[in-house]
Amino acid sequence: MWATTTCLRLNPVHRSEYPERYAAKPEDVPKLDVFICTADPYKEPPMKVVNTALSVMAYDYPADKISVYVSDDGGSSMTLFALMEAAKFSKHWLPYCKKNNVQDRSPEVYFSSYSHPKDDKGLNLKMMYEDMKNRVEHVVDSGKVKPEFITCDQFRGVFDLWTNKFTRHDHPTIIQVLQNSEIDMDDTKKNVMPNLIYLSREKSKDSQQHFKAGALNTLLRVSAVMTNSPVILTLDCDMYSNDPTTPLRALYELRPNRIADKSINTQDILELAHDVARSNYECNTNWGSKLGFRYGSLVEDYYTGYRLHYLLDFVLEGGSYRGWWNDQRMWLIRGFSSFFFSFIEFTLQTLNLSSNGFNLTSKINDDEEQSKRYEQELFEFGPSSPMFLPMTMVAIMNFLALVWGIYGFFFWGERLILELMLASFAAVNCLPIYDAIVLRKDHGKLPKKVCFLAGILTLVLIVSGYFFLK
Ligand SMILES: O=c1ccn([C@@H]2O[C@H](COP(=O)(O)OP(=O)(O)O[C@H]3O[C@H](CO)[C@@H](O)[C@H](O)[C@H]3O)[C@@H](O)[C@H]2O)c(=O)[nH]1
Ligand SMILES: [Mn+2]
Repeated sequence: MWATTTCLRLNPVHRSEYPERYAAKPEDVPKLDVFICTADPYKEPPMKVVNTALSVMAYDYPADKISVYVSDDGGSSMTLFALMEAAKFSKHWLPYCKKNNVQDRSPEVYFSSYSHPKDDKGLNLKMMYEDMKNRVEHVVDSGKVKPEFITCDQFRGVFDLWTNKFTRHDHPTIIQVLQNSEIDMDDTKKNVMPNLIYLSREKSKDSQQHFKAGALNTLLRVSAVMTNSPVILTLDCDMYSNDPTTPLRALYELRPNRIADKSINTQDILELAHDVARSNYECNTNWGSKLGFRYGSLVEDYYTGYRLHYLLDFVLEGGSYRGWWNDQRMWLIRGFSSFFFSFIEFTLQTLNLSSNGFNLTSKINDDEEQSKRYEQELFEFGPSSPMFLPMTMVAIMNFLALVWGIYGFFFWGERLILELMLASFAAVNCLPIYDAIVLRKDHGKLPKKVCFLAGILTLVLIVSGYFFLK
């Protein structure tokens, strides 16, 4: 992994941005399709999806050029309901953001920060947001969308698609245009609104669904039929955008061709969109192998997550010394947790001893203490998981090696300078882990069970090493 990333770092790329070019000629701005994936209304609360969607709908970008597609693999009427509410709220939220040049365009983040304006307009909007949040959370708590909750009559019919036979693993495609830039205006009646489209691809027990990669490929096809924008941005449901200028700034790099507009909500287009969202559409095709997002890996978009690791690189690129150090720590932690386990998983899969499974992570964080720890930049370990075991063992082993090395240095005068330096470097890297084992009392510390097990296993390793290497 280190070797494959090194060549990229030896050849750093510098980019310039010219957002003002497009500001002068908005008609040259290409269309942008944003894909947001969600898969479970309980682990990924619909309000999170709503905030992600609103944050990108409110980009500093010509609204008629943005189309936001939400893919719901949870096939949940509650998520559709939440997005319906989001469409209504956006008509007030977007003009407000643009008028006041709001930085955080996720309303949840904006309204929970201390700095948001407390004037009538701001307070009014906050109340409107809280109202929507209550309605959505009520619907999620009650487990279904009762007719009295639906305020948009035009969309009432779509909820009938959730029949008794409907399950998240077996249901027809649902595509609903919730906002249409051709006809929908904001509350000031001056500005058009971006497209907002809900999609839940067909699921059936007979076809494989390929998790997020499958969802993204369906989104690629459906969006190609409807808006076919030359630029695509994909987001997970919990990745709200915190900078409204991102797409305009990224554009210079992409320099795409413009593509002709067409209507998205016509019968022909919708029929075609349903066809490409069929669960067996990909049978005997190259989708997933040569076309679209590739299947068979749980981290299909891993390569977008490269990080800098060299101190020199980091400092030259304007990073801080502390940032570099934290990165070293993450490197160690990932090496002995996620990379370690994915290596085992990959080996087992290659030998055909296991097939890939996917465990959706929970995005619920209404724990205030946890948010505080996040602010303080403390590592969050939390609930007991075998994932932490190798990492904790390595930390303990290192500590023992350092103690033993210092002991040897003073009492036997052994020349262990190089080894000692290495062990000290590793021990300093492990400081947050020692902290999480011994000192911390909060809920984010390393669970006792993991520490205890790691202690025992390290001891076993040392004792067996003693016998084998003697
Ligand atoms: O059947 C599925 C399963 C997941 N998702 C979505 O995929 C995203 C990622 O799922 P999550 O549980 O949050 O996975 P993470 O462990 O956070 O993400 C890792 O795995 C993802 C899936 O490969 C990659 O996209 C990420 O970059 C990588 O960090 C979420 O938006 C899900 O809603 C679907 O759309 N359909
Ligand atoms: Mn995630």
